[in-house]
Amino acid sequence: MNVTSISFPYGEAIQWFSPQNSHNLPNMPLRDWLLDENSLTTKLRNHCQKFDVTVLGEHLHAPLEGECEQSSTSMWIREVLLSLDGTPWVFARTLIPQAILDNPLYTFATLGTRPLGELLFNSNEIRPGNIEVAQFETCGKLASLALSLEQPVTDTLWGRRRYFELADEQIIVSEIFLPAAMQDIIKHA
Ligand SMILES: C=C(O[C@@H]1C=C(C(=O)O)C=C[C@H]1O)C(=O)O
Repeated sequence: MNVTSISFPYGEAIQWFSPQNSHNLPNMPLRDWLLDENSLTTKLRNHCQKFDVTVLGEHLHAPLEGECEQSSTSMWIREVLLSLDGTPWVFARTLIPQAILDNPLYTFATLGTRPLGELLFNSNEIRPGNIEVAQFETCGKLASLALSLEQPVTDTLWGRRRYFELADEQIIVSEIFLPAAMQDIIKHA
């Protein structure tokens, strides 16, 4: 996989909505992938022989406009690709407040290629919040990233976003299903 971290961060501003208020959710099984309350890592692992995390970049960075309430302060931005049997399926972008990063009880800053979900879903202190979804067109950095993965974006993409509460801080995790994932999920509908 020929991916460069020169363009990090790849994330784009996305308009998320609550699935409860939406009548235009996709059909199953894509809807199940979007709304599964459990760890996406676990679901992906169960869908392949070999699961990999490729870190595109991790750095203190200002969030995107409107991405979170503290958009003026830097947060730890982690962007990864989650691959199934060598094929990138998910682009994930996570925002971690500095206060959590500095907490010696957690190793978010040194995760490397360990999936974030192994931390988020294995701590009684971390509470997963509600899931939001988005269907969007991209012609920006995300589209360029997909093209560099030999997955040209020819249709809208679907993604989900979730807040994870820790003490009085929030970790924001967004996951975008890349074209290869969409094709496979829809093929097996
Ligand atoms: C939040 C989870 O962790 C996954 C792994 C991520 C990572 O390693 O950066 C980011 C988002 C998720 O797809 C999960 O497994 O649900």
